[in-house]
Amino acid sequence: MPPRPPRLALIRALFETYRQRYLNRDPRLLDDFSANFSGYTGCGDFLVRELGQWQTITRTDFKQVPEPIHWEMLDLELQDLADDVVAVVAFFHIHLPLIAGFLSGETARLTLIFRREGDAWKVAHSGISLPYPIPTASEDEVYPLQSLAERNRLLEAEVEARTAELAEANRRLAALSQTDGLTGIANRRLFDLRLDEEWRRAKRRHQPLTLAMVDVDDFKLYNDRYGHLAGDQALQTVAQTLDAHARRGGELAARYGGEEFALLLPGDDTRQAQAICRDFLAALDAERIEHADSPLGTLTASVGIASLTPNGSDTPDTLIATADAALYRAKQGGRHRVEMDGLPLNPSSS
Ligand SMILES: Nc1nc2c(ncn2[C@@H]2O[C@H](COP(=O)(O)OP(=O)(O)OP(=O)(O)O)[C@@H](O)[C@H]2O)c(=O)[nH]1
Repeated sequence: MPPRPPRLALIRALFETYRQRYLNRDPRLLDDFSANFSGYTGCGDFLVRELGQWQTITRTDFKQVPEPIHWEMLDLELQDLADDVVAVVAFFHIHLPLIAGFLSGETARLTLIFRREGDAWKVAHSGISLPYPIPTASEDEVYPLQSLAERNRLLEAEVEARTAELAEANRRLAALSQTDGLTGIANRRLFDLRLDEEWRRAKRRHQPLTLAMVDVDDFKLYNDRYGHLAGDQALQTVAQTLDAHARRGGELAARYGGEEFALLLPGDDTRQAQAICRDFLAALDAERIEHADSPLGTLTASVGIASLTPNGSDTPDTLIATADAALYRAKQGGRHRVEMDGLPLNPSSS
């Protein structure tokens, strides 16, 4: 049947009036409805056959969403079904003010069937299909806002839980990336970071920063005699013993590399640092790790201490080099001792 433009233009105008009333929550929405009406709502799974019931549904609709609704028209089609029947089908995005975020991306569909009754065109049927992910509206609803809000709450809780899990995983990863795999104490990476931090803090406060470099004695001989695995275990004991001597805030025991360790002692006075290191050597002696190829018959270590108050030209490397020089002297002096800035401090003489 060829289109009859004037009639279709009229229906189009009637549809537009209906649309505006629906969007603006205008109670005149049902003015042009037929007394012999049928329809179904987007979330109801039943056909309404009475205009009175449809009026109740419309009141619930307006009460549930009193604010204007936004409608983004995608397509509009008129179908001339008979002389006195025209169907209008509209595809659109619907944005409810309360839950715009849920529905913005989906396409809704409204079908209105206009029928001529006497001189007037009336809406004889209305069917709307709404793109809700959960189409279960409770009895007092037209739009399933309660279940959508509940779904949103669950999603938010889920996101929150996932975020917390992720933060915990990141924290564990960060801890792992700063831990030495063999000994479980701080690794070189963390040591470098903390040395840098403490160096800058000491510089700001014009305070000394003390560093002890610790090296296991005759460790090659130990490995050669007892094997690499036993060597690993010995390094673990040395590390734990040293770690137990980093007791105060800011102090850090770290594996510097191989059989060399570092003990960072921020703000320590040198007397205190020497006492801590002597204590460490005594504690390692007490472990009595057999080392038949060492003079004492047990595994020992040597320590070099340096203490610097940072000034303009020094860097953390200066502190490390100074401690290393003291450690070298401890080795040269016979091992199993603490040296500091050229002052030997034998544990046996303290
Ligand atoms: N088992 C084990 N051995 C290691 C590890 N890292 C380094 N070593 C060993 O440590 C030994 C260090 O030897 P040297 O640098 O010659 O020093 P040393 O024998 O301890 O002699 P001094 O330092 O002069 O007392 C080497 O044999 C390395 O293989 C490790 O993770 N596990």
